[in-house]
Amino acid sequence: MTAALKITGLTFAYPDGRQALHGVDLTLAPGERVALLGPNGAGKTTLVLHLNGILHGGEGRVEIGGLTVTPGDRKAITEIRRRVGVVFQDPDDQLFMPTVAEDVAFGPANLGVRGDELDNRVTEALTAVGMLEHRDQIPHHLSFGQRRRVAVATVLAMRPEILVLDEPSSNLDPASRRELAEIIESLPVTVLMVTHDLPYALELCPRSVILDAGRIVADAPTGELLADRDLMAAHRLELPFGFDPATVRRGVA
Ligand SMILES: Nc1ncnc2c1ncn2[C@@H]1O[C@H](COP(=O)(O)OP(=O)(O)OP(=O)(O)O)[C@@H](O)[C@H]1O
Repeated sequence: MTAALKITGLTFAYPDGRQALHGVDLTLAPGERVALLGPNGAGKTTLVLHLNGILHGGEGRVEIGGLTVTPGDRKAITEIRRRVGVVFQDPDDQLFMPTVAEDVAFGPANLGVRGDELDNRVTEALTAVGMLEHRDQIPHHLSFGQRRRVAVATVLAMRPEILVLDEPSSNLDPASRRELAEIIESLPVTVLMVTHDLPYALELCPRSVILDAGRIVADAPTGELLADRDLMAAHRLELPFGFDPATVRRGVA
């Protein structure tokens, strides 16, 4: 089976010489949900920005569904950006049109989707995130949690194969956090979730990877990783006070 994502030997230094990734290997099977954990400055964002070719120029290779991310090849990059949907931490980075529906239509319209097909995509994506009734509203009049859902919809409308979520639970109240978890679980896509919210990783991602100082230092079932206190402490990962991964059932965290 072709991997949804295959990263091989990815090494990258910023122009100022800071080495952010050192030979990262990571493979995700189609439909897997994997959490990318790690302390501040570990290289998580740097890794994510390689998945759709925003950052490049180092060594190694990134393949999405068997297609290599080749920054110089416009056609390949357009297809890669259709396949990889990145939801950034701040929804306001992704919402800039006068209405919710126009924001969601923006990406597919750019790919040449028109008419009924475009309307269907907008309806489908807004329904998936429970925001259809807000389609004619001004995005900036929505709450933060609603804006995050719309940001997810803008990416879903592209019908991505991989959804990359950067800190999806940040700034959400408990109900919005749970509702977003239900939405993510219901999506038939491969998910890579960057998060510092370890209970959320446990709830949503059967597998987690720890990145530290640009290297993958652990890759295992999330429950096992979170229960390994020495490993967690070594990589500055702290569970909330009183949280015991061994006693938490999925969906109850
Ligand atoms: N534009 C840049 N120029 C130079 N160095 C950078 C740049 N962006 C990030 N870095 C450095 O690269 C390393 C990895 O940073 P990155 O943002 O990928 O980490 P992160 O794991 O996403 O951290 P956080 O959890 O704080 O978001 C850090 O040492 C950071 O200082």
